[in-house]
Amino acid sequence: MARIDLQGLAHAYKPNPKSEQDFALKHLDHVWQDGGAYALLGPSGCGKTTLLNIISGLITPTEGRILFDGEDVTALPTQQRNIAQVFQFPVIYDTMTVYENLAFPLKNRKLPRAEIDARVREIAEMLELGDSLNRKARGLTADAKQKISLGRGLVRADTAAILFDEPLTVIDPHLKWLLRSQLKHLHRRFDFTMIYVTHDQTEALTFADKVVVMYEGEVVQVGTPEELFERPAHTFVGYFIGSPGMNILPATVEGNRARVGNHEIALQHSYRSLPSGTAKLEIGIRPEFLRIARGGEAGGVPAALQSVEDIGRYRIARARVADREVAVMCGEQEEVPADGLHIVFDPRRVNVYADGHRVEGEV
Ligand SMILES: Nc1ncnc2c1ncn2[C@@H]1O[C@H](COP(=O)(O)OP(=O)(O)OP(=O)(O)O)[C@@H](O)[C@H]1O
Repeated sequence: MARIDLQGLAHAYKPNPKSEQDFALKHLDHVWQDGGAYALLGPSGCGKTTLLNIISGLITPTEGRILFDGEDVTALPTQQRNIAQVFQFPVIYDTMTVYENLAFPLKNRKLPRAEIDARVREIAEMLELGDSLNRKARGLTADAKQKISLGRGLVRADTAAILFDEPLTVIDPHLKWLLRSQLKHLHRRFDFTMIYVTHDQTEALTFADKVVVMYEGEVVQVGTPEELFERPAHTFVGYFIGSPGMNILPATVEGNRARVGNHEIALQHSYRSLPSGTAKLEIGIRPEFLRIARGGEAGGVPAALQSVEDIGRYRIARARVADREVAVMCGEQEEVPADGLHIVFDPRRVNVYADGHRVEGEV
């Protein structure tokens, strides 16, 4: 498997791009570490497939270079990149048996028959396809077919990386979880470099060690699931990850205080120098880090209760603060007063965002 470097990469579908807005994939530098399990997460149209196709060689980028283990592959076609791909719909030969499907990439490379046999059986065992080796692929279920697609990538020893493009879309919900944990297990055992495209946060967070979040053609954060939750680098990450997503409120900031409408909210750090030319300033805090003030407790922000939803182990109170809806996570037994509600913001958990991007405070 390989380390993949993206250097100054950008892609525009329209000719002669002039401004950053003309790029479907905005300028990007990133390293996919050898053996890393990455998810590429973002909404429809944010540029995930464009980036994946650049890595696989289906698209030549408008700008920048791609290196596999230090070697420039930008001009190489897909066949010469040793990339395995698993798409939404399984790509297999229906008239061949499972064995023949798995052996195909190795036969093409003219490997000795005994080597092919050993490798096919090893991969089939790993994917729990050992009992179906002599069956025609045609009659198999969608998940078994998708396992064959994956197996065809794994069977080759020279695979640089495995790219998955929403591979579980056609799989039954109860089998999705099973396949996903099998993938994770395979990754731990063999250390493949895996890049997994999805718009589903659960899929991304359970599969990946590192999640690359894209929004409007831009990579807005690369981080572990914990980092994305704890410290969203962009308001989009805060909104997209978590359920409900992060509360985002328009604010002004002076020193270590934020002002939302007429209310003052304490911040952990001071923000004396915000990026120049900032058009939009916001604060963000996750519903998990807000709480309802107890009777008589000082320091809460007054809010108007809208609703309380029971979602099993906890409840979500929705309330208006300065004309904006805010979600607060509360315990099952916790009292949520309909009148005189005050919400307490944990200063350590309030993030400040300038034009969507998180600003680091001065310690
Ligand atoms: N062949 C093309 N020609 C012109 N524009 C394109 C082409 N392919 C994609 N785009 C545009 O580039 C942007 C990124 O598209 P892309 O398919 O990479 O996004 P995505 O995140 O993979 O979306 P989805 O999850 O829907 O597949 C979109 O605005 C899309 O309309």
